[in-house]
Amino acid sequence: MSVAQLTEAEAQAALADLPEWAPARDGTAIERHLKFDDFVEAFGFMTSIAILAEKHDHHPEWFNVYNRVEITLTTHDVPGDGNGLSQRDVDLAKAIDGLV
Ligand SMILES: C[C@H](O)[C@H](O)[C@H]1CNC2=NC(N)=NC(=O)C2=N1
Repeated sequence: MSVAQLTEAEAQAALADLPEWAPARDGTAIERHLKFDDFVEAFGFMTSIAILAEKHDHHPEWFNVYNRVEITLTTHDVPGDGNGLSQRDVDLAKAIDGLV
């Protein structure tokens, strides 16, 4: 099912409320980079996100090396061919922030 893409103004307002997140991919995504003490901490965090993602029915793109986790949130269910930023990304970002 298709999900509304945020307008540029909505995206800016949402980002102002998410200081740990930066716009990415021409405004169609947001990303946050985190560093942990070690791999176990990083992977534990990713496991918690996996549970959140299932609850939200919204899933991150991410990159992990040892203690580093880079998360990209974007929505592929927006109208049209590409990806875009939606309220689902904002909600998942806030939920992820709540874990740290
Ligand atoms: C069918 C299911 O609801 C959708 O495919 C969900 C699943 N997880 C998702 N995750 C992300 N990042 N974007 C989506 O559009 C999306 N859609």
